[in-house]
Amino acid sequence: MSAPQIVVHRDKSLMAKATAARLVTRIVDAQAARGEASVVLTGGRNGNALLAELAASPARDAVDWSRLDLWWGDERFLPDGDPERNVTQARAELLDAVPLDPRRVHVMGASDGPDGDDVDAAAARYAEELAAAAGSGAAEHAARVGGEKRLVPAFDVLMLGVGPDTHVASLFPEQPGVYEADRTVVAVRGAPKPPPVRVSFTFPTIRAAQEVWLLAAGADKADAVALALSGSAGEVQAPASGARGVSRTLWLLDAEAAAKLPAGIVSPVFD
Ligand SMILES: O=C(O)[C@H](O)[C@@H](O)[C@H](O)[C@H](O)COP(=O)(O)O
Repeated sequence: MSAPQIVVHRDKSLMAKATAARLVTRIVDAQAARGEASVVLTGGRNGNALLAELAASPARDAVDWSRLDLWWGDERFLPDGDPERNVTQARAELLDAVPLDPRRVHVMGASDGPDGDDVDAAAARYAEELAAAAGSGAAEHAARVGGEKRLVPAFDVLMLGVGPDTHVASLFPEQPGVYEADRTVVAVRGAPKPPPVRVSFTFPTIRAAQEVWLLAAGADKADAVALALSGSAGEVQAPASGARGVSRTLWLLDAEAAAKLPAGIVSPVFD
């Protein structure tokens, strides 16, 4: 697992633009090396803002969209097309505007999907989809987790928004999901952020990614960022601190979100 690196941007608009540029480069490099790329998207304002910037960027044409697998780290368990679903928002910001292969867009279950309102079955179905994709791809792009029993892709990039309580994906402090060491995807009930019922990656799945990028902007994230990066709380109390990539863990912040970081762990902020 890699140690966190921190990049601080002047404001959240610049952060979204720079992260979109960074993502294009990462996808293009992975496609050049392997012929394809895999990216895990996040819900939340920063995740959506970067997708909007990517849609507006001329550099988006450098990506071979037909050879990109898209996954989600979590999803709100609501009916298909619900405006609160992460996938609905991602489609509106970017996905409907680029020529993706629909078979490579791996949407988490909806509450009116094949499993009905059975969120455990929806989580298990997504775990199967991850295992199938990892099993059919190149062996070096797959990882064994959960005591070596489960297979997941070694995603090129996995992005996570950070909540003001330090949650990532739908892993909330001291809720059952943060303790899960076996399953790759879990059902979440009683989430403190609405809606209460969700589907989420677990830490083992997050930590299978080559690169994990954590996104946080705004003054309301400053305490969470400081807590997660100061080393004073573990992943049960501060889930964002447990999100690490195999080769890189990158915290992408704006100046407001970085404002309470302990002196010495971040270089001076641009002004
Ligand atoms: O379902 C969700 O809401 C997201 O998956 C969640 O984990 C989000 O990324 C963070 O709460 C940060 O959200 P913001 O970027 O909007 O603050």
